Amino acid sequence: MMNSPDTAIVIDGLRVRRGKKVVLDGLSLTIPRGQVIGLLGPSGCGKTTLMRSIVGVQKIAGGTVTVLGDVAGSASLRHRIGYVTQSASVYDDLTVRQNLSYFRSVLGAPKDDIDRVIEATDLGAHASQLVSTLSGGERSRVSLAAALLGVPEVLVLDEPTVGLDPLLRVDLWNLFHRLAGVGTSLLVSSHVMDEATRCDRLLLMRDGEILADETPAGLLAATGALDTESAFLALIRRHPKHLEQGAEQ
Ligand SMILES: Nc1ncnc2c1ncn2[C@@H]1O[C@H](COP(=O)(O)OP(=O)(O)OP(=O)(O)O)[C@@H](O)[C@H]1O
Repeated sequence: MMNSPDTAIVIDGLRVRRGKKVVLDGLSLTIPRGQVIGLLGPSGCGKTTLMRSIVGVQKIAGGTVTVLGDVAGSASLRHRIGYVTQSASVYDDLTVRQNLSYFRSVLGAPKDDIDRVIEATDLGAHASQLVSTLSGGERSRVSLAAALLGVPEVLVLDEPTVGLDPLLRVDLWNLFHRLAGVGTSLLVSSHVMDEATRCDRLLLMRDGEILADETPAGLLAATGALDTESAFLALIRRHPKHLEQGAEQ
């Protein structure tokens, strides 16, 4: 529960209800600084809900979420945390540079930040292109570029590699590690298990629960599995929650 300088995010007993469903029911975890943390789990397990809670845009029913020592959603965190949602959140009728220029002025980030984030996301050749004419992968890189403005200390990225070709995916993972190398803490969700090996640590989630919080190598060692997908299945077999629930009902 302690907030040490090595800790980016501390979650304690987080409970979230969405509609009638309790999506998270007492979830606790700690996310270290300066690492790429993968959040993996099947569709609907609660990854986006957890990310929304960290960013401070999710109404929570209980527990605490502390980011960089402050309560999630605090005004003081606005410039310290970047969030990229699953759907690109940039303006179609503006060029790449115009979009970034708009978000830069909203954030009050330095002017030369625009060139830095264009370069980091390899969008130089598209800077003057209207977003409406970009490919899906280019468009999601514009969202990522916008999230990098102002050099946030924490980056929360919801499935940033969906729909990207393998080369681009490798580029993005390299970028994530470069950012972590200069101290940024990244939480990256994916339901593609083979991306797990690219993370420094993994959070494996199922039905709103964290089944494992491990390094990729530690996870394989703990389960005796040869790949992350098999490790995940082995963990599910050890946590037969659906059977217990069925028995209660
Ligand atoms: N407004 C809502 N009302 C009712 N249920 C909801 C609502 N929003 C989300 N849920 C449910 O909450 C659960 C968790 O959703 P969440 O979006 O966090 O999952 P996810 O792990 O991010 O899934 P995906 O990988 O498909 O994006 C899902 O079962 C979803 O159907």
